[in-house]
Amino acid sequence: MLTAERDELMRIIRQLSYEQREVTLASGRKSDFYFDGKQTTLHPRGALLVGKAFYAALRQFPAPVQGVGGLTLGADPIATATALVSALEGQPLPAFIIRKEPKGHGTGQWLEGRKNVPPGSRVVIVEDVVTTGGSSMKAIERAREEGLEVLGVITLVDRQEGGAEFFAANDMPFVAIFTKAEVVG
Ligand SMILES: O=P(O)(O)OC[C@H]1O[C@H](OP(=O)(O)OP(=O)(O)O)[C@H](O)[C@@H]1O
Ligand SMILES: O=C(O)c1cc(=O)[nH]c(=O)[nH]1
Repeated sequence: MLTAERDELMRIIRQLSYEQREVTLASGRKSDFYFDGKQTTLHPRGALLVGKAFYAALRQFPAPVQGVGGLTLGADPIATATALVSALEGQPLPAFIIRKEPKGHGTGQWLEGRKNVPPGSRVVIVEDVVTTGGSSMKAIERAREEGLEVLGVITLVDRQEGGAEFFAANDMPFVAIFTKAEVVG
């Protein structure tokens, strides 16, 4: 990914995703700011640049990487964008989605895109935002229960609130495309 593209992606995150307001986070913590990752990952240029950034970051994991996915909903557009860029680059890599609960009818499954990532596939978990790392760990555990080998986690933004330390303590390789400090200081 070019430096100019990385800079453009950072500007999109700053302009569209960063909000200063009182919020309750997934972990139950309170915060006075929030990254609405989907504002960036669903933006046309944002989606393309996210796909390029995550595809490039996959090089930091030992080959072969055979799939990319994560916990719905934040991971969905990221996994799709990464798969699309991988196809454009001639190295096609399937995306998958992990549900927060199993589908209540039909297939009843936890993992969507199953046929493209059979048991034994080596996969990377993607996230839009990591705070504590708890949501990513849920995805990791479910992926393992589905027979996947998890190589690590990539997030678009690391809020630098304990997630990196949590992954280190769990021997889980972790890559942040941006830290909160890089985006907003
Ligand atoms: O590192 P953590 O402390 O777990 O927090 C980060 C998680 O919170 C957000 O998801 P959210 O639960 O808001 O769900 P959504 O993607 O369905 O909107 C975000 O997409 C991460 O998955
Ligand atoms: O911790 C969270 O739940 C969280 C923080 C944030 O900035 N953005 C988000 O989508 N989730």
